[in-house]
Amino acid sequence: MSDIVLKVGNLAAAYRKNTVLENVSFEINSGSLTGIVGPNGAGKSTLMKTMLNLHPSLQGTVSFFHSSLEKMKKRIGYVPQRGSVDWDFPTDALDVVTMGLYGQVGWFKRASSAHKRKAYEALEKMGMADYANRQISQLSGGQQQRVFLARALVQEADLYFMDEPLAGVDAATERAIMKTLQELKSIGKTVLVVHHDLQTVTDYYDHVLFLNRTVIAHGKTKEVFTRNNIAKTYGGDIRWLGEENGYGLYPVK
Ligand SMILES: Nc1ncnc2c1ncn2[C@@H]1O[C@H](COP(=O)(O)OP(=O)(O)OP(=O)(O)O)[C@@H](O)[C@H]1O
Repeated sequence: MSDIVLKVGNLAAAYRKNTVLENVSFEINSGSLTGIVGPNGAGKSTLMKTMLNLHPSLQGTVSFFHSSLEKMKKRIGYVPQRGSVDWDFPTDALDVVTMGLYGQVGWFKRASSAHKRKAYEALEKMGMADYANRQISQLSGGQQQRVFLARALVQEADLYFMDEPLAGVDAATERAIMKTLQELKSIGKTVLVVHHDLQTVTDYYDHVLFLNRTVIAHGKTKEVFTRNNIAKTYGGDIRWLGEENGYGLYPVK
């Protein structure tokens, strides 16, 4: 039986007086790969940040591995939205990945050559070895995303939070990223991903969490990825495209 690695209870969050999440409750089992979907402004990024205490909660509880974030921090990896990062920070790709090892290296200690090697291998895995010494500001968006993934990989966390890792990447990078996430899952890691493209949900994720201010539906993809739940989450019209188009469901913009 799989174990619960993340438990969220009645979580609420706001920006000033504007409540954007309320009564959010769900549990995530180990070894699952979950897509978090919902329309723009549904609170997906805020949910990730609030769970990780990067944004304050108004109320509610979040436990990691039946314990607290504080105690379990080293087992948790977070890949923020690319747009939320200061890419002008003067550092190269290898350093960014090496920073992912600071849980092991310890702040202020110099990374050993073994650590550098590990970081380099992660870059290699993401097809970015040739860019190891390139300033991060001089990488394309997709390349920056790959560097971030490499950083998450060296961290060897057990639970990963990834905020739109596929945003603005080309098809090859999307495949590389999804392959990496599948590999993480296959070795028992748990991964939560904010995802936008409804057409690929059934291919990519074994679980899906529909979010719009609160949890609309959550469970195994084959059980909850239904036309009804999509309509409830996205509102308005949805269009039936036929079985040949992925799951055949698509919200009309
Ligand atoms: N820093 C902020 N200050 C004020 N309001 C914010 C801030 N960040 C987000 N919001 C608001 O909170 C709500 C949820 O935003 P959030 O970014 O979590 O949504 P999302 O589901 O990740 O959206 P998207 O799919 O567009 O990335 C939105 O209404 C947004 O305008």
